[in-house]
Amino acid sequence: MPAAPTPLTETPSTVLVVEPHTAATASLTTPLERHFPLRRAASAAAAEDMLAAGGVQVVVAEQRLPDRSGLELLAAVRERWPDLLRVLVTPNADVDAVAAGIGRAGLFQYLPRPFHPDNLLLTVTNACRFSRLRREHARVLAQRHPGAVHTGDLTPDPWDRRQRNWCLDAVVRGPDSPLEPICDQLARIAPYDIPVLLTGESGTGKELFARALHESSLRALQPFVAENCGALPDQLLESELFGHRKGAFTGAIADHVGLFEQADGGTVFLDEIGDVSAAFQVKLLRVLQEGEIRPIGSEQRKRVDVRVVAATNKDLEAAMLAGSFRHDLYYRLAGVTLHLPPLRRRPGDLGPICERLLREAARAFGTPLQRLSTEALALLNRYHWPGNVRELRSELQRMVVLSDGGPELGPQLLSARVLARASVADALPAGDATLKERVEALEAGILSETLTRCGWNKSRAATELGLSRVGLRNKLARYGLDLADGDVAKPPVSGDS
Ligand SMILES: Nc1ncnc2c1ncn2[C@@H]1O[C@H](COP(=O)(O)OP(=O)(O)OP(=O)(O)O)[C@@H](O)[C@H]1O
Repeated sequence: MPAAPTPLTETPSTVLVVEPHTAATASLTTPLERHFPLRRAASAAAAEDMLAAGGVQVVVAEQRLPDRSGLELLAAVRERWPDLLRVLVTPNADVDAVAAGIGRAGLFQYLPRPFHPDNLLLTVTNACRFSRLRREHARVLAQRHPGAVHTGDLTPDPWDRRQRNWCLDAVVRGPDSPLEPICDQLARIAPYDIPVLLTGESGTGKELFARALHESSLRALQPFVAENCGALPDQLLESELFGHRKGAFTGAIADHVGLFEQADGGTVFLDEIGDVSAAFQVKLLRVLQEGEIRPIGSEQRKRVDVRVVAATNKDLEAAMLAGSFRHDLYYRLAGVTLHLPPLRRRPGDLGPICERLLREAARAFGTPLQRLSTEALALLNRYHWPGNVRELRSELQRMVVLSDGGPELGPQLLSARVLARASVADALPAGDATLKERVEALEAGILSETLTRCGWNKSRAATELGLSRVGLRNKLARYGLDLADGDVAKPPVSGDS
């Protein structure tokens, strides 16, 4: 039997106990009345009247009530007052019947009789704690994003699909996107201080997800700091993360506060974690195990309270097997692992992401908002996006700055790299394509590839291909690859915001 919990000492939650006057079994109020402000109702109707008056945070109901079942009452409570936490007490004989309706009532917990009084106290104490945590979470989010309507809920309730976490709006995705279940999972784990490992190719949005996780958590008002661990030699990385004292090494001309200390109370995002040396893995493991840092050159340890989110585009499990990544560190970092699929595996996301990126580009360049033509979008869809969304942003920025400012961005603005690959993709065995279609696709691929190699100099390309200039131009027009005469593909606009 669990030890009786320490009841909350902060502003206590008010608990409504709903049980018939004639309850033959031990009253639910006895274990609770010394610890919580209680209200009592003897029927479902009386309970609803009392809840309408407000001031209650937790409802504990008996299943057998004179006018309705406890489960029906709690389902109705969920509809009218979704924020209240609901606990149902059932006679053991009713458990099977009740189980089917638990989802509808969105219960925090149900307790079959007989139970130990401490179990009831523990359940209600946890419900009150949860209620307070949820109010605190809503307050933090409202402070962080004034004006936004937050309908998120921390209740781990797999039946409730109506809740939406708007911190994830930054993650653009199409309907039925493979990112959707990942967003669901992220919203669920955000309030708990479990370490998260994000995996996926470069540019798939690992840092974006790490920020959304931070924003959705109770740490949202505290700092989020990010470090690219693969970019620095060990000593510099150690100093960046844990700090150093003046004189600790050549060049340490002043004390430096490390990112773990700067992020105290918040989140540290360790990018490219798969690239850190074996020696640094040991140092990081110690910090994570002990929850303390020791700046280089200091004798003193400092306790820090951070949530660690790590990311990698490497296969860490393979690295563990190969002995290049420590098992114990991996398990410290990968409390929950979220894998972000590459953009080429999410064709439904491409259109919505392009729209968002074009809006961003119009804002950044002060140009009118433009959209992609159907053909341009189709060609973008055929490209394999090794650099994922980062590369897509660069491609679209390039199209915007090369365009004449008209409302539509056509395929002639696509970079040679995208066009070449998109056409070659057509040439790949396509299941039910006819021989003629596949030969044409191959021809388009060869044209693109030659033009790319010749820097889109059509005279040179025509000579190389043994075609006249007119013949080449006709073929390009046929495949939608025609740029204006003499046009030479410019290098892509690089960079990322
Ligand atoms: N689903 C998305 N919706 C909107 N923007 C996105 C999405 N995915 C990625 N991005 C944008 O693409 C860029 C690259 O994303 P991010 O830096 O998060 O990727 P990453 O996986 O951390 O990359 P790396 O491994 O190279 O560090 C960012 O500007 C990010 O905002």
